[in-house]
Amino acid sequence: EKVVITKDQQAFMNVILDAYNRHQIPPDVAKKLLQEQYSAEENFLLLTEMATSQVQVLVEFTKHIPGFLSLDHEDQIALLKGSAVEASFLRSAQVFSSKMPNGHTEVLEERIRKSGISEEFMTPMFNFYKTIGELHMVEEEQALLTAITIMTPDRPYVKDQQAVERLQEPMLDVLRKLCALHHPHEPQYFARLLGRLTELRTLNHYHAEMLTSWRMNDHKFTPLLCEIWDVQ
Ligand SMILES: CC(C)c1onc(-c2c(Cl)cccc2Cl)c1COc1ccc2cc(-c3cccc(C(=O)O)c3)sc2c1
Repeated sequence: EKVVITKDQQAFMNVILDAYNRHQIPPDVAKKLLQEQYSAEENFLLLTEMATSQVQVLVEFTKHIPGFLSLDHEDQIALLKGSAVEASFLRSAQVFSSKMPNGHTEVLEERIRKSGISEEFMTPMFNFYKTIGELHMVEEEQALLTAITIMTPDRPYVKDQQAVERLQEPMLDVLRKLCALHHPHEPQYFARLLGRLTELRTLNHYHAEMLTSWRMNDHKFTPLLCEIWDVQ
């Protein structure tokens, strides 16, 4: 049957897309990835700067998701802390697909591969990047998928899960329609997108291990990352 996006859904979608496009890592910060030094130390410091900038972008984007600011304040924090790593994987994944001028893709991969992350985490991480790239998401889908990831009701310490569900549902409805409209010959496309959200949760686990091994090698994080990732 014909998929129709209502005018209200179109307006709702534009609020999220506009917020997503307005809150990006500043180009002068992203450009630092291209500077010469490639030592493990230099790579770790650069990636730390990117992750910190990413968290600032995430907080600003999240504040513009319809209904977020009307949630209980402690639940707002729980949602941000619960989704920060997943949102960073989604954002950095977009760098690996068409999003960034090519210079960034190889350089980012090189820096991640040589930043003290053990091989066992590289495989799932770059497999995720590959599968995201193969989806060729349009920017509306990227923005909605990030907002849906943030508005995940069953994060640790969320008290009013139903209030979060009520905000996530309309975004899932619009995303399902967008997938049908943008990928008419792939009826399973929406299901594949949601499958990436499941994959993201497993990456949280690997990321916690990455943090532990970095800390064992006396690597330091920024105060913002320590706060949002609950480290030291
Ligand atoms: C502390 C640091 C060492 C760290 O610990 N774990 C991770 C991590 C790693 Cl490895 C992989 C996935 C997730 C995390 Cl969280 C990181 C680095 O995290 C980041 C986070 C966001 C971004 C956005 C980028 C990016 C580049 C160009 C352009 C753009 C753009 O949006 O324009 C974004 S790079 C980047 C690196």
